[in-house]
Amino acid sequence: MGGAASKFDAAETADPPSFSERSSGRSNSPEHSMSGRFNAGNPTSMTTSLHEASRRFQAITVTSNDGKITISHKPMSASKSPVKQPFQSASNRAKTMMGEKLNLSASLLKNIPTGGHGQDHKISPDGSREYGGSNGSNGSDRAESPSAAKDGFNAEVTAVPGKFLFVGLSNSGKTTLIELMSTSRKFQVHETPSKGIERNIDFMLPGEHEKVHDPISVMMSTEMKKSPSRKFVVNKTKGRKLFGDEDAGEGGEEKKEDTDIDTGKLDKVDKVDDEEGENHQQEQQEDDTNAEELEDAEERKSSPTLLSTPPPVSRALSTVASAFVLPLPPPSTCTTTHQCVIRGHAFTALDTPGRPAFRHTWYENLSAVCCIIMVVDCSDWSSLILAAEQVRRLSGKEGGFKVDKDKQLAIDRLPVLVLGNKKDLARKTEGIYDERKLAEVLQMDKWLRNEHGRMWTVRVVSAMDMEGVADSLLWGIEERWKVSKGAS
Ligand SMILES: Nc1nc2c(ncn2[C@@H]2O[C@H](COP(=O)(O)OP(=O)(O)OP(=O)(O)O)[C@@H](O)[C@H]2O)c(=O)[nH]1
Repeated sequence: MGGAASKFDAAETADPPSFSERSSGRSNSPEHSMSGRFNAGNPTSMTTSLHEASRRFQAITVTSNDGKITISHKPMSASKSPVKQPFQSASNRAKTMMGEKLNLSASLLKNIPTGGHGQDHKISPDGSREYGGSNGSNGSDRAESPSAAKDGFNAEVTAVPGKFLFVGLSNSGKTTLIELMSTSRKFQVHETPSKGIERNIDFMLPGEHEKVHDPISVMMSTEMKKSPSRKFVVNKTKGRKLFGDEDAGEGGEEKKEDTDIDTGKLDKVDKVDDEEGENHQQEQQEDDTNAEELEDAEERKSSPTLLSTPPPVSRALSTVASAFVLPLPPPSTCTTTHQCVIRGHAFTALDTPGRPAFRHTWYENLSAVCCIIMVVDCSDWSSLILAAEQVRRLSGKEGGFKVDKDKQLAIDRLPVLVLGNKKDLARKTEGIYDERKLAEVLQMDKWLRNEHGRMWTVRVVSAMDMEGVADSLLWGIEERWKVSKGAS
């Protein structure tokens, strides 16, 4: 107990503010937790408010009150762009939790992903954004201060102390998941009107959504409804995944006439496919062309890509994106830290590499985290067998990884959330998308049940469309608070 208690300070043991009550009579057994769910209230409008705030306000003050952070804003002048600063550091968050006032730049909020899509801003002739009119109202349960009418509104985000350790075999989708939740994941959109003046617009991805429907398409179709004749250049500034497979549902026929650059590139890909296997010489040419394509793809990663313009654009964008998102991302080789937000809860995620040579990083971080999130690829049986082995090692039982004895107790109490990722694929590959079955295959109960009452759960999710991700992460956040309370 003592070891665990020292791991969390008083501020960390405060009640999590915005969880709804769990269903009554829920036991502590892992089996129960596997099927247990809870509702996370309705924070959508709050986080959307954050997004709205980020677009309208520059000076942001953060104060804390019982674990809730209140963020107030001063209006930003239309001519000034927000000062770039990194996301609030861990030590600042800790100070915030202790009630200190902090001044943060607009980028804190600017970088919090939400579902807002710039419905209420317009682009001035010189390319800067104009903010005005409403205070971004889009929900009656938004937190508002008395000064809301004058300064806009206050919004709240809960900082979750401690770090969440993401582990799993290579290619399980850890990085994809984290990037989708990450506050620094941002796309820059250069608007290129036919008259030739380039304008820059920054847009956020809606990481708060349960299901992300090709977010850029949604955003761009919103923009294009306002002015159908514009052209856009999308530059992926961070993050690997651009689009989901699904159409954003805007409907209608895809127009071809404005897809000039992209259509050319896609035609090239198609042409290469057609030539495949015809004869040796052709194959050689094909290889060359493929090599060029790969180089092109690399270049496209760093250079702006002209996308089609006519609304509805979702289908055209998805088609173009599917050509660009190939090839596979390189595997990670070191642990990286990310600030993430899920339904108004800001937390730090440690993304560890999954390749065998780098798995020692999991164990190096174990004693410094408050929750373990193991991501497995539930669409791939063979990887699940290997993942089961990693569950055993994580448990520390029967030849598991050795850590200091005094740290072992805290580790034994860490909640373990297993995310069976790639549910979308599992349906097609006859993988496992039944949570109980997945728990059995991974032998969760055998390895993770211990005398310290460690909580664990198995959830099947899809990082690609964010299905189930928010609920699952909130389980981890809630268990994290329970562990810290128990330790105090
Ligand atoms: N179909 C599908 N593919 C996914 C999903 N999540 C991730 N992927 C893909 O899986 C591949 C690997 O994802 P990463 O996030 O790089 O995997 P990782 O676990 O971080 O791998 P390492 O960095 O090597 O440890 C990428 O091509 C992703 O696009 C998902 O939910 N569905």
